[in-house]
Amino acid sequence: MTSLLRPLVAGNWKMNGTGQSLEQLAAIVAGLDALPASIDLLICPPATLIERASRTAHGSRLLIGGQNCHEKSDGAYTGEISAAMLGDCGASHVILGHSERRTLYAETSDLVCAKADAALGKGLVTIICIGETETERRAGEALSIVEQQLAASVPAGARAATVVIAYEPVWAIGTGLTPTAAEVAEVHAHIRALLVARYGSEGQAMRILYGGSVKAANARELLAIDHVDGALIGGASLKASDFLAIASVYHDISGSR
Ligand SMILES: O=C(CO)COP(=O)(O)O
Repeated sequence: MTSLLRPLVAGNWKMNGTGQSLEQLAAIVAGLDALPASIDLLICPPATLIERASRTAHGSRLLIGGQNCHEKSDGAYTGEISAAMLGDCGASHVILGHSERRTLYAETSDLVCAKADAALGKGLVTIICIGETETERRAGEALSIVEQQLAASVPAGARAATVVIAYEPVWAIGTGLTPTAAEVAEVHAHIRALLVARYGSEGQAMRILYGGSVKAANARELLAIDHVDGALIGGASLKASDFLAIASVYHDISGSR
């Protein structure tokens, strides 16, 4: 069954941005009225900008999120940020288990799941990232890797309103490479089937984003694929005009899927 869920177009600024970048955020806010009302929009700036970004977005429909949180609620964890702290700064969402964190900071799926529990406990919508490496895809293991990560990273009892899955093939992140439409369709259909098997109607309604080298030039093709319920955008989310151009493809594809 084709999913017709409310799309989420999300930007992950990663470790990019200082106060000056709020000009781009303000330009995104200024461009929201020209976008379809039927989509959700989110920017996840670095933690240092969340509070100012929330103020810039205040009164608009642009949502603000974090890029990570700690699994514990508080304590002696120098340099870390709790879910409650993100919420306190105005974040409504948090990205968890991004492949950069899994690879560079050795985050396991079990840890991602603990972070998701912490975030959900503080009322944050969690975007849980999964995806195979190039070696795994070449070995024909993309579906099984995604299946393992999904099973271990997403908490039992996950609900569609508060959990979003992001499929980000590691080899497509920041490389300009993307899977073919058929490859994206295959993985997203697989994720949907797994979510429905585990969560029933909640799994049917849970959004599955695609991430990895999404640009204005390829957004229409990628976002029109069945069970692609939005995008998680890295580099192209740093410039307001690029981010808005990607989101604007929903003028053409909503209702046609
Ligand atoms: O990692 C990503 C979003 O989380 C994708 O990054 P790029 O869009 O820069 O490939």
